[in-house]
Amino acid sequence: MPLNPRLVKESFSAVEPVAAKAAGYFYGRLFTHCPHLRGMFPPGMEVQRDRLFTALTRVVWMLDSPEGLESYLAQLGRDHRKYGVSPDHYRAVGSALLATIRHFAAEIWTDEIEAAWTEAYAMAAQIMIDAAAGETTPAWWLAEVIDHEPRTRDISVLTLRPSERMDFVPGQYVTVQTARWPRVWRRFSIANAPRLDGTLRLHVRAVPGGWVSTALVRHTRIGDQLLLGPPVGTMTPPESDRDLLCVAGGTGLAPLKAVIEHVIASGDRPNIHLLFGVRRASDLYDMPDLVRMEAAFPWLRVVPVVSDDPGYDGMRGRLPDVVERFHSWADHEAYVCGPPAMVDETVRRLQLSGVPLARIHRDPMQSDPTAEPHGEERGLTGTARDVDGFLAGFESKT
Ligand SMILES: NC(=O)C1=CN([C@@H]2O[C@H](COP(=O)(O)OP(=O)(O)OC[C@H]3O[C@@H](n4cnc5c(N)ncnc54)[C@H](O)[C@@H]3O)[C@@H](O)[C@H]2O)C=CC1
Repeated sequence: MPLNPRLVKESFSAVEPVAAKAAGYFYGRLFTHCPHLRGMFPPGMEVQRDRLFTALTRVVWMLDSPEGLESYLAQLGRDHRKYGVSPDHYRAVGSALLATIRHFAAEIWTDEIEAAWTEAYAMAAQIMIDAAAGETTPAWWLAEVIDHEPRTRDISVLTLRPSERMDFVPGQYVTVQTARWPRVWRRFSIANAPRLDGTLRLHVRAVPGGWVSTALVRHTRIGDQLLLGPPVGTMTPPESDRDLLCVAGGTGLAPLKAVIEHVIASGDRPNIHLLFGVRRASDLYDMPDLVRMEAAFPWLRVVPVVSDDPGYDGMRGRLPDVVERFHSWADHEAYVCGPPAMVDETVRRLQLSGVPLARIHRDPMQSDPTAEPHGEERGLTGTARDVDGFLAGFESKT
């Protein structure tokens, strides 16, 4: 039977306004019918529930554009290998999903809608299963912490040695799981270009309430093992030889440093401006290394920018304002990474000042809530709801 995106979208619009309830219903149903699957999910389900619905919404609205949908689902399928997902699990999820949509769209439900959802889910699941089966790289890597440098009270730079070779492109990120928080994955960018010894560096800020970031900064020691998911991300080095503007907010510096290292190693000689913005001078956690890079590569200019420290004796201001008043960047290739609001505003200002969007590189995954959170953003983590209470709530309603 052919796909019927219209029926899927129409019925889904009855569920969207009650997305949070529907996600709770879905997981309640899944775990009641298949309790063994609970162990594959993190203890707190808040972030997970948001991600489920955002992913579902994205898939539903992409049903009309098969190419984009296919690459999105294939990436999702490859990434899900690290959770230990098997084809059987897709059946359980499909039946919980159908039950959920049927429950919340009951007033308009018909046999045709049921058939349209069944068809659409089967197609999506098959793309994910095939992509996972066709992938030859490991589903995850074990990595030993070989260095752990506290740089500020909250920020540490970790150096990891994966047990097997991990190929990546500068600017990509990995997901990280610590022994302290099984099944909780968070994204961190790789802060270096590929090295001969295969080691990776991560820049981690311990965010209040951030499980993984706090574990990495405060409770991880040299010799500890971490799990890493496959490297992903599309904010990769430029293909042109234009001059570069890199705008880094806080630990958003990590992937930009990898891109800059790559450009330097390539032997090209573009002028590179790196504006490294932090709130307080004491947050300038990577200056010695950046100054060393600047000294070794005369085409690189590093400009620390401090936003909330009136006593700071250098460039002060908010990054988007400083970017705008500094220079004309119209001929540059621009890279922007950091807190999402800072990235959005900087990208908007750059566009207004004449840099075409095609030459502005940001990581689209950073604003994609279907992916694991990037680092752990201020205000994003919160406390996770206890899953037993959540399941009890579900059972009392059914
Ligand atoms: N650790 C990593 O590997 C990566 C982290 N990130 C993201 O980078 C961010 C880094 O956060 P922090 O180090 O805590 O940075 P922060 O909150 O200390 O801010 C860094 C800079 O961004 C500016 N800024 C913050 N909010 C702004 C806003 N709304 N408008 C304009 N400017 C703003 C600040 O003034 C400062 O100059 C997080 O959102 C994280 O998810 C992104 C990629 C990689």
